[in-house]
Amino acid sequence: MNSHDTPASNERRLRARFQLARANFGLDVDLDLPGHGVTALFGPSGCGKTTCLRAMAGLERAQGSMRVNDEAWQDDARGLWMPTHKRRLGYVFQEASLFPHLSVRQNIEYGMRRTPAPERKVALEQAVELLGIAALMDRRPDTLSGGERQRVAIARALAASPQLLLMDEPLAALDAQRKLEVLPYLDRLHRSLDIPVIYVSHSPDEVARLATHMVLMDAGRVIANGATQSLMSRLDLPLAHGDTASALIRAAVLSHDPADQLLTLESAAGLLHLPTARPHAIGETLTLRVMAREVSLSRAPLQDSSVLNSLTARISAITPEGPGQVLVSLDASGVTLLARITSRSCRQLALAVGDTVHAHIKAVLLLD
Ligand SMILES: Nc1ncnc2c1ncn2[C@@H]1O[C@H](COP(=O)(O)OP(=O)(O)OP(=O)(O)O)[C@@H](O)[C@H]1O
Repeated sequence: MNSHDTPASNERRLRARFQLARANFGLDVDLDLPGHGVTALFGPSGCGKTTCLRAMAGLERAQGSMRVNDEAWQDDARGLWMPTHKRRLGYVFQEASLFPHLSVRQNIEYGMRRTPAPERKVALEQAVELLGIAALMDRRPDTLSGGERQRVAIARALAASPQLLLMDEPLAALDAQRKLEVLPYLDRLHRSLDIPVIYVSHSPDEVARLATHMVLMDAGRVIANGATQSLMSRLDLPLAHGDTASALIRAAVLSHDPADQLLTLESAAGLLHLPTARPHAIGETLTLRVMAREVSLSRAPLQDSSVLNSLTARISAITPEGPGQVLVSLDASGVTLLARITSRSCRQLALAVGDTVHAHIKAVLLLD
């Protein structure tokens, strides 16, 4: 259970059951999701993520039901169908679809007017501030960069005070630099607003950074549904494999050494040190990402090493990973870590499930 899945907020749920048949594709999902925070829909191209999102919005007529917290949007068994324009939702597409003849302000005000005044929970100023677009308000969309346009599109969706925000790969059309520009704003959204977000992505980096919960899809079906932290490192699931395989660790800030620009954090697995110039509040909980390729293993503790982070862990599984490599799953006091090492090292160290080893982490990424 992660920090967002607390029992008190478990009462707020999104329920979606959809069945839909196309000539070469069938969607068959039964989803029970948190009614808060960011849930990622993740899976290979063509697995049905967009179809599922469109069915949630009522843009696709799937058979089944859809419920957002205490409001039913679709229930075919009861003959209930709420058309898209009546559903209190925001939809953000890959490419921002702003009205070209309206200024940024008018685009956002248009979003706002979709919701009657008494039901507005997000003030225009709040959406503008959250997305950092105050300086753009009088500009026309065609004078904005791709990243700026996308931030305006998100602000417009928010200004309608949606009960659910659906985002379909909102960063896919942006280059790496623009992605980095928009990501922090997305991060701030779910911290500041209590609006559940369903976020379609096939980028493990985005999912790790933004989503506390995720649904893994394949060929129109759900293959796993749970906390991002546990699904990322499950060896039976695709995310734990390939170059982006990683584990997420939650850790609390203990101290920051400004001279060495080093943050010391306490996790269930032990102390971790992280180079960063940015000071953090003592006690703040951060999410760290440890890539499997950055973890090496030894039988004995390392001596005179430059590696800052070494944890003691028990091997819980070893699985072949491509030619000449193995993936080792480790349990460090309840925290899962992954290590990708060569098959030769595995053999030479005679590693086996149940053994206790030292895991040396060469780099730790800060996701917050
Ligand atoms: N309008 C349509 N008519 C017929 N088939 C469609 C239509 N839209 C999508 N499909 C098919 O339905 C399947 C699911 O498509 P969908 O767009 O939901 O997948 P996706 O997981 O979002 O893919 P991607 O990551 O590439 O966007 C695919 O096989 C696709 O070719």
